[in-house]
Amino acid sequence: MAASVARSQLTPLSRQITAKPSQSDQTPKCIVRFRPLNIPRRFNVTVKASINRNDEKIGGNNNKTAPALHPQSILDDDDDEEDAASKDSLNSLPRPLSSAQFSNFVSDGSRLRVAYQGVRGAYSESAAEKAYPNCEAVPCEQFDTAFEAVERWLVDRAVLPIENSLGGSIHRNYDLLLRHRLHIVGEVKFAVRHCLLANPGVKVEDLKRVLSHPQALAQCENTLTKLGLVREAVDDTAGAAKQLKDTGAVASSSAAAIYGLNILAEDIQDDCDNVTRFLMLAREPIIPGTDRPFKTSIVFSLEEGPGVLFKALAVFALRQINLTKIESRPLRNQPLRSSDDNSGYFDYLFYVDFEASMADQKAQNALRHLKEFATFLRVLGSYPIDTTIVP
Ligand SMILES: O=C(O)C(=O)C[C@]1(C(=O)O)C=C[C@@H](O)C=C1
Repeated sequence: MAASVARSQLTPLSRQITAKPSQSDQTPKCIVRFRPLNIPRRFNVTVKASINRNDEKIGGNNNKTAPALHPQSILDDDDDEEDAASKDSLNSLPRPLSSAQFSNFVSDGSRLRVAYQGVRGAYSESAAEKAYPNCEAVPCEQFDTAFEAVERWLVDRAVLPIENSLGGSIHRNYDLLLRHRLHIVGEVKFAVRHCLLANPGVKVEDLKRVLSHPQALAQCENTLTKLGLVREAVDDTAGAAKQLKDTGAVASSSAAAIYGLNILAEDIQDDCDNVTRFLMLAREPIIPGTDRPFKTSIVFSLEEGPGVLFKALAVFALRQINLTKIESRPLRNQPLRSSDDNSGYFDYLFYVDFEASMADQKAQNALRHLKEFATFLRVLGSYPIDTTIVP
């Protein structure tokens, strides 16, 4: 059955579809074989500089889909021939998946495939590897692409940022959680340490503009203001590093190593406690437990009226359930609800995370209570709390 669903969703060039139990899921998985392979499986990448900080992690991790970087492949700055070779190697890095390429995507299915947004060296890639060690991290152009890739069985999971301790919520992903039918099966917290990167030979004083993901730019507001740099937003931090010319980029030290850039300044985020929380998303929910601390994420909407939100939140307070996050987003398909006096008001969705498992009776009671007056309620997932933060 799963095979026929996928068959109708995919338009392969040549296809052979079989349903077999996946290693990761107990549900059947489609193995689809296509003609062109646009995500190369092994690479030899050469880099020019600044590899020292990450040699071990990048060079030593042969589990990556993307290139293994070898310290001995560091090139001499002035060698043009080697420069060209370096560029060729960078061209062979996996290109992020776009929806248009879905029909060409191929994987041998031997490892758990985890979609993330961005290109190699993005923080999201590291978060995916923290969430699923030894996974095959699959770069995707946009957040939507990652959601779709899971829904279409092209990957097994997605790991996407949802909030950052300095920059706040990643609203796009809140909206996509509702639009798609994926389940939150876990979370990972990742300490984000930004560097200011530039091409070899470029000094801080030479820089006028700096590129990065809007969240990353927001997280480094103070430093960038002090340096008087004009900010330019791009899709992801590593993407900024990859396309650098005469600008600077705010990105990770891994991105510096991958794209042969110099690190001009380290730890430029406004606060050393800069943590991004990522959600682990899957097609199926996990069975909530009570063996360890769990968190549950829900989304609901309410009738208009005095004190309705207060009443909604009271269902948790009454049962001593701690809330860890509340976010409101406009209800997009009916943003304005007209009232009798024609004044009209905005309609909102409320996203709430609370510290309890859905296996816990008091969480079930709280939601039963909330349902009595919520106009809409969906449980997005009940999953173990990540109590570790890795740099
Ligand atoms: O651009 C990246 O490297 C990302 O992984 C994206 C992202 C985000 O969307 O918040 C993730 C972590 C950091 O907070 C900055 C950017």
